[in-house]
Amino acid sequence: MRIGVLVSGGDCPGLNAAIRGAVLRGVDVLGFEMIGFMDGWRGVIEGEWIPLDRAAVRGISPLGGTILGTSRVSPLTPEVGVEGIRAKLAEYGVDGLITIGGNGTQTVARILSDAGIPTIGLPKTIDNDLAGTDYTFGFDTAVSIATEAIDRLRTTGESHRRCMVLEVMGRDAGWIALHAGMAGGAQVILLPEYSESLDQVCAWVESVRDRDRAPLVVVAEGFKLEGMEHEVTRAGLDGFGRPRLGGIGEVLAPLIEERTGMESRATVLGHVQRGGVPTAFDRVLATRAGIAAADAAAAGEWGTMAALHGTRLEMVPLAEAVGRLNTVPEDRYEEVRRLFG
Ligand SMILES: Nc1ncnc2c1ncn2[C@@H]1O[C@H](COP(=O)(O)OP(=O)(O)O)[C@@H](O)[C@H]1O
Ligand SMILES: O=P(O)(O)OC[C@H]1O[C@](O)(COP(=O)(O)O)[C@@H](O)[C@@H]1O
Ligand SMILES: [Mg+2]
Repeated sequence: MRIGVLVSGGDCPGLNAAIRGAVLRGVDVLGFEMIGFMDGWRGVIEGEWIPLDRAAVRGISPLGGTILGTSRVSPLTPEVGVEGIRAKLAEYGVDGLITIGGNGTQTVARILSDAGIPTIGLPKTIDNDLAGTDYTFGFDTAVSIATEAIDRLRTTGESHRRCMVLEVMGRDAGWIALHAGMAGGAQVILLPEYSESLDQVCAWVESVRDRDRAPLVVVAEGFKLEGMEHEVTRAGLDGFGRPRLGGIGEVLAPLIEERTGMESRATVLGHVQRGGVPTAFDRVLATRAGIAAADAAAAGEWGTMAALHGTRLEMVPLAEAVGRLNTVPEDRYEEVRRLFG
């Protein structure tokens, strides 16, 4: 059986470990021939791939990024579409696809699978916004990096008695902000899922200041203050034509300073939280997800995605994974919100 692998959407730490897990299991144990398409769907459309065997994946688990590259190129365009992909895969002799990606990628995987193209999903994203699985690899590393940033901002913030605002990623789901904020003991954590008023944010900041501490505010890029119609965006669109989010930290800090009189500074963590060496947790999760995806291909379990349930890797229907977003539930927000200020 000839299996194609691709990565689509934003990169994240652990992608190489996942590719290695799928290839070692697929080629050495299950007897597949495997190829890796370059830069996601671009490689499928333009016929650019590399052979994937034991030598191709040697020593790559600790490496960030992806040896296959990634992109936000969509195959579902009028020029290509489902039939175009079907024809390309037939041309390359590919019997099945393993698509490594987040909610967007698995949405495409589901459409292809529903159209009869044998596809298996392998979930990744730092945002942890994919349903059907407890965690995606990449998330743990991003949280560790954001937590270290909070620890560092604290010492400089305390020295100057400033309010420090840290902006982290999270387009629709605030998991990185929630977990890093909790780990770092942030006094305010602002998520895309739950608006707050500027009055409330400033009241929390003032209560921290009144205790003689320097407030630390963590804000996810997708957060909106009450009354804001849209998220704060940067110039330009992403590869899929969506507005690029980012900048809420730089909006908030001056507003806090103006209202509270407390000197404030904003830091945007940005792509630092997607780069570099994956944590051991992410390497293990990614490797196991890769193995599970290869096993599912061998078993003909097309249309499913490798999911973490507790400590077990199980296959779930792609429909379950993309039917909704995994956002922060109200009880998880309330749990920390009671401690703000
Ligand atoms: N509903 C959709 N229809 C067509 N293509 C889509 C759709 N959703 C996502 N895609 C394609 O899949 C890519 C990956 O999705 P994206 O959200 O960018 O990353 P991720 O897979 O990490 O969530 C998008 O950039 C786009 O090209
Ligand atoms: O600047 P880029 O690479 O387009 O990506 C920014 C987006 O990608 C992410 O890091 C990850 O999102 P995906 O998992 O959907 O690719 C988001 O948190 C962020 O909004
Ligand atoms: Mg996404």
